[in-house]
Amino acid sequence: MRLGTIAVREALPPTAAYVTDKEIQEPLWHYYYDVEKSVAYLVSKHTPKLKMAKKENVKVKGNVQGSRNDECSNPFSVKDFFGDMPWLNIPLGRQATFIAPLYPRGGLLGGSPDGVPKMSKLQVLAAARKKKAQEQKSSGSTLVEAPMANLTLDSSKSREPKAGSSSRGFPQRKRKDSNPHEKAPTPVKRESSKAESQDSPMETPPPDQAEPSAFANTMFSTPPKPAQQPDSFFTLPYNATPIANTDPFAGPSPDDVVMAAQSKASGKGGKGPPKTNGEKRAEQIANGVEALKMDDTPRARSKNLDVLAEFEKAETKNAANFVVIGHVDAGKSTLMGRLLYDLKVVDQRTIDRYKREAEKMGKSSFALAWVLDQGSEERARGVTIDIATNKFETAKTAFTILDAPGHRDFIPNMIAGASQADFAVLVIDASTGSFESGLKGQTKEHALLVRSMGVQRIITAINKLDTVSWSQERFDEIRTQISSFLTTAGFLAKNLAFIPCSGLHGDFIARRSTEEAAKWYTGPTLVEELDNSEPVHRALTKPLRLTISDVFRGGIQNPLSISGRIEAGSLQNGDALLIQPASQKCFIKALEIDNAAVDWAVAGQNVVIHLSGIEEQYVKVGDVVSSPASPIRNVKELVCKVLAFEVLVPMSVEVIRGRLSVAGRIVGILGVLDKGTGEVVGGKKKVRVVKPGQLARVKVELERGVPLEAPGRVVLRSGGETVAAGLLE
Ligand SMILES: Nc1nc2c(ncn2[C@@H]2O[C@H](COP(=O)(O)OP(=O)(O)OP(=O)(O)O)[C@@H](O)[C@H]2O)c(=O)[nH]1
Repeated sequence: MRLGTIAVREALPPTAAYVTDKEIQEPLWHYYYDVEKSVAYLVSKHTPKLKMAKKENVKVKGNVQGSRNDECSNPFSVKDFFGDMPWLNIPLGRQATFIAPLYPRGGLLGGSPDGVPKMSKLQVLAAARKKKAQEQKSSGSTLVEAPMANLTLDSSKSREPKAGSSSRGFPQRKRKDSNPHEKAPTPVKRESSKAESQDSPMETPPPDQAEPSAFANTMFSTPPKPAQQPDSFFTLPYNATPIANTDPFAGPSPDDVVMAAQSKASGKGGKGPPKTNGEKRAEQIANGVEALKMDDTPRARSKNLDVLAEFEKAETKNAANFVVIGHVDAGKSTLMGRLLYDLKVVDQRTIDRYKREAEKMGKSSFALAWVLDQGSEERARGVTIDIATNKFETAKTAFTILDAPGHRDFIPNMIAGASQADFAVLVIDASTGSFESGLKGQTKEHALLVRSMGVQRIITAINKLDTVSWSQERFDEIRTQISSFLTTAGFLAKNLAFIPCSGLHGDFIARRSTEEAAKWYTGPTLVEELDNSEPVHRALTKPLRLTISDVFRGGIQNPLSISGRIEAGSLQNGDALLIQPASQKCFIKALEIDNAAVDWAVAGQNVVIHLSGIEEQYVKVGDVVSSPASPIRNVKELVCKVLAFEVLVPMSVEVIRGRLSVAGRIVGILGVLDKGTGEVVGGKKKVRVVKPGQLARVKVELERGVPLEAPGRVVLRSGGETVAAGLLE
C-alpha cells in the first residue's frame, strides 16, 4: 500500500499535491493496487479543482478508462492520455471513426463516462437530489444537498450560507471521527420559524461537520434546507457516514408510537405502572361492559306503559296465523291467490299483469298462484320456495297466511312456517289419482309435522273438485280417508273441517259456487270457516319469547331490524332485549306492526323491531329474543319426547325448531312410550331402536349451544327426511 501510494503520488499532477495519502489509498484498495486506475480516478475526481487552479499540461501515465468527459478534455484529452501508446500510431486510412455512444455506459468505479464512480441506486437517488438541490439553491430556494455534494475539492466555495438563503434546519452532524454520542449544544426545533433559524448558532456549520446523508434526511424527515459544504475535505460515497448529533433514542420508539395511538384510540391514557392481576381482570370486565355498548344510537325512551292494560283497551282484532300445507301442485298458492283476490287484497290490475306474464311463459293458470309466489325464481320454477306471508282481514280476525312449499326439498321452510301457525289449511288435490299420490307423499308428512309443531286445528280444502265435476262421492271418499288419518295423527275430530272448493275458479273460497253440480254442498265457505276459528290463546303474561324470522337493514335511521311473531310475553319501545345464542344485549329503538309505528306489541302479533346497540353479526334468522330479566338459555344437550316417522337409532340428526337449525346426534334412547298413557313400555329394558310410529324419549347432543327450552317443539331430520318430531322436556 505504501509503495502504491508513492507511485500514485508521483503519477498525479503537481496541482494535486493536496490529495492526502488516505485519499490515494482509497482507490488503490478499491482497484487492487492498480496504480494507473487509481491515478485516473483521482485525476478525474479532482479535475474541477484542477481546472479551477488553471493548471495545464499535466502528464499522466497510465490507462485511464472512460475519461471522455468534456470537462477534462483539456488537461486530459484522449490524445494526451494515449499519446505514447504504440497502438495509437495507426495510419490515418486505417483509423476507425469513433462514434460516441448515445447513452453513457455504465462501468466500474472510475469507469463511468462522466468520471463519477458508478453509483448504487441510493446514490443515484442522492445524486438526483443533489442536482435538484443545486438547481433550487441557484434559484434561492431551500433544499439540502446530497452527500455526493461532499465530493468536491473546490476550496473557493464559500462556507457561509449564501445571502438570502435560509440557514440549515437540520440537526448538525459530526464527522465520523467526532464523538457520536455528543449532543448538539442547542437542540434545533424542526419547525422553527425562518427568523429563528437565521438567528440560530447552527446557521453556519463548523468546518468539521458534514451535511446529513440522503438516508438520514429521509429517516428524520426534516424539511431540507440549503447546505453549505465544508469544502476542505471530500469523502468517497462509502465513507460518508455522518452521525446524527441528536439522540436517536430520545423520542418514542415506533412501538411506543403505535401503542400510544392505540391507547388514544381506545380512550385510555398512556402506559401506567404495571397492572396487578386484579386490575387486569377489572379492566377486562370494564372492556366487556364497554363492548356491550355497540353503537351510540340514542335509545328510544320507554313510555313505561302497562302493555297488558293497553292491549285490553285497544280491543284489537283477533290475530291468527295459518300455514297452508299439502302435496306439491295441490293448488295451495292458487287457492290463496284466489282468496286474496276475492277479498280485494289484490287488485284487478295486478292479477291482469300476472295473467299476461303467465301467458307469455305459457303457464296462464299460474297467475293466481303468483300472488303468493312472488320471487322470480319461484315464478320460473312454478313452486313456492320460502314461506310467503300475506295478510287479509275478515270481520273478526286479522289473518296472516304462511304459504309453505309442498316440495320435499323445502320441508325445513314448512316446519318454520308451521312453528308460527295457530292452525293449518291442508289443501288436497281431488283430481283422479292425485289425491292418492298426495296422500302417500307430503300430505301425511305435513299433517304429522304440523301436529308435532303444536297445531291443533286443520281446515282441509278438498280442491280442484271442478276436475271431477263436483262429485260429492269423491269429496266424501277423500274426507273419510283424511279424517281417519288425521285423528290417528292426534287431531281431535272437533278440530277438523272439510270444504269442497276450486281455487282456480273461486268456488266456495270467498263466495258460494255457481256450479249446478256443486249444489249439494251447503256448508260454510273457506273464508267463513276461517272466521269461525276460536280466538287464539295468547301467552301474554309469560316471559318474552320471539324467534327471529327475518333480519334486515332499514337504512341509516334503522341500521338493524328483525321481524318475527311474538310467541309469548310483550314488549315496548326502549325495552332491553337479549339475543340468543350470541348472548348479546340490545334495545328496541322502534316497533312496527303492519308497517305502522307502534309503542308496544304482544304475543301473537307479527312485529318488526328496529334495534339499537347491536352488530348485525350477532343477529341471525332462527335466533331467539328474550328479555335480559328472564332470558332463554343456550343448551347443548336436550331430551325430547318424539313421534318417530322413521327408524331411530343413535345417529346424526338435524334439530329444527322454527327457523333454528343445529346439527346434533341422538346419543341415547331413554325409552319407548305408550301413546295413550305416556308411560314407558317394556320396563327398564334398554332400547336400541325406535320403530316408525312409536313414541320415544331420546337424548340429543348438539354441536353448539342454542336457545331451546320446554315446551318447545322440535323436528329431527336426517338425510333430507323428517325422522321424528316432538316436544322438548
Ligand atoms: N283445474 C284446477 N286446477 C287448479 C286448481 N287449483 C290449482 N290448479 C292448478 O294446479 C297447478 C298447481 O297449482 P299451484 O297453486 O301452483 O300449486 P301449489 O300447491 O301451490 O304448488 P307448490 O307451490 O309447488 O307446492 C296449477 O297449474 C294450477 O293452475 C283448481 O281448483 N282447479
